[in-house]
Amino acid sequence: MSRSQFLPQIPYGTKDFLPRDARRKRAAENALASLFARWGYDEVVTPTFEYLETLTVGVSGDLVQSLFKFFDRNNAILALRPDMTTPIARVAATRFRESVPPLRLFYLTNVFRQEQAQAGRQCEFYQAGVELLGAGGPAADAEVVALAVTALLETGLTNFQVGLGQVQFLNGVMAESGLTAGEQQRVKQFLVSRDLVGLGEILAGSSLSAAAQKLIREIPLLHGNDKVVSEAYRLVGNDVSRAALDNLADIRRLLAGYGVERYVTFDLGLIRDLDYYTGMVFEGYTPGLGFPLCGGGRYDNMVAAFGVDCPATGFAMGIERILLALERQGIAPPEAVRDAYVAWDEGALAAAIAEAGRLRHEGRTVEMALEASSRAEAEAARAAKGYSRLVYCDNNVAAG
Ligand SMILES: N[C@@H](Cc1c[nH]c[nH+]1)C(=O)O
Repeated sequence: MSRSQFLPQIPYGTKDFLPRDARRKRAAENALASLFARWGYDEVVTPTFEYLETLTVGVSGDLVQSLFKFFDRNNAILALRPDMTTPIARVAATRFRESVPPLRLFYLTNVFRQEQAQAGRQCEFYQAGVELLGAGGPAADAEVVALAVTALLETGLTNFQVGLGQVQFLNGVMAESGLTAGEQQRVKQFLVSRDLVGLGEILAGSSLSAAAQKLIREIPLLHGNDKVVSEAYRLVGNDVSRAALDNLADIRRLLAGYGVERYVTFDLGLIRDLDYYTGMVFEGYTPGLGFPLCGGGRYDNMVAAFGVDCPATGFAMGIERILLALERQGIAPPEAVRDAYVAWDEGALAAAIAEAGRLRHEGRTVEMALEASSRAEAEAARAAKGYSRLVYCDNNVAAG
């Protein structure tokens, strides 16, 4: 095939970050890394791929279906990490056995899921997130939710809401409902996709009493401020659901101390599409984006699946989704800094190199011409490239 006929493509669900996007991504990531560090979190970097059996510990359902899998030369099955929660649980269980809890870790990295791709939702995508391991109480959950809100603000977004739920609320309702395991699973799927018609149909076809059906149909509507918790308390009689509501009320009280409670609303129908959560769960939304900006929650059984009992909570945000939301909301990306264009007359290249070095040493952003030019040509090049200043070196003077 001749070169002109070859039109290279990139795989489905991947994208190139050209300089403008890469700059915006870098700016967001730098801001988040510095924020996480200010909250006492240390960065970890884990392998891009791991053994399949490691990545499936404590995880089932859709996440496992979406793995990219391949073999090494010994025929061991490997997979690209679909998120960082499992790799960090592995690290915590194997490398930090002796350290004093809690452990606060953060990451900024790419993860991979084979899914239907669309804007803001590629098969390779970037996450910024934290995991807080070794603390089981509401203080840890409140810290993680507050950090998620602060992180969204740090990126420049202001128009967003975080929905806060608790998986044990629904578990309690399900346990006392009398639905079969299969029916419970389908109810959960309809709640994940917020398909109220499908939910109504499965309930109508079940053997549940009218009162029990009504309760489950109302769960997606339990959405709003503090009143929602008292309303839900009246609706459910079982201890598991009530303990979940108490836990949410505790977290919400602590969030007020962080000053972020106005960004947070209760959403008792919130179920994440990852099934390792065991307690509070949350997702952040912004108008005009049909999928969450960030999400997380408590997952107390994952590290135990690696052999060390250790409660844990955390969240991750989708970097591309943040960038898309910023773009759609007209929030200006950082401009590229272009301080000086250094050009030179025949015979003055050495002087130009020295001058560029001096300016760079001062912290200026400098581009060097690679061929000699006249001052007029250099000025035209400076303007075209968007540099604020021309430094023109000739054989007599080294400035301009
Ligand atoms: N790994 C989850 C987010 C999370 C981090 N910790 C707990 N949950 C995700 O990809 O959505």
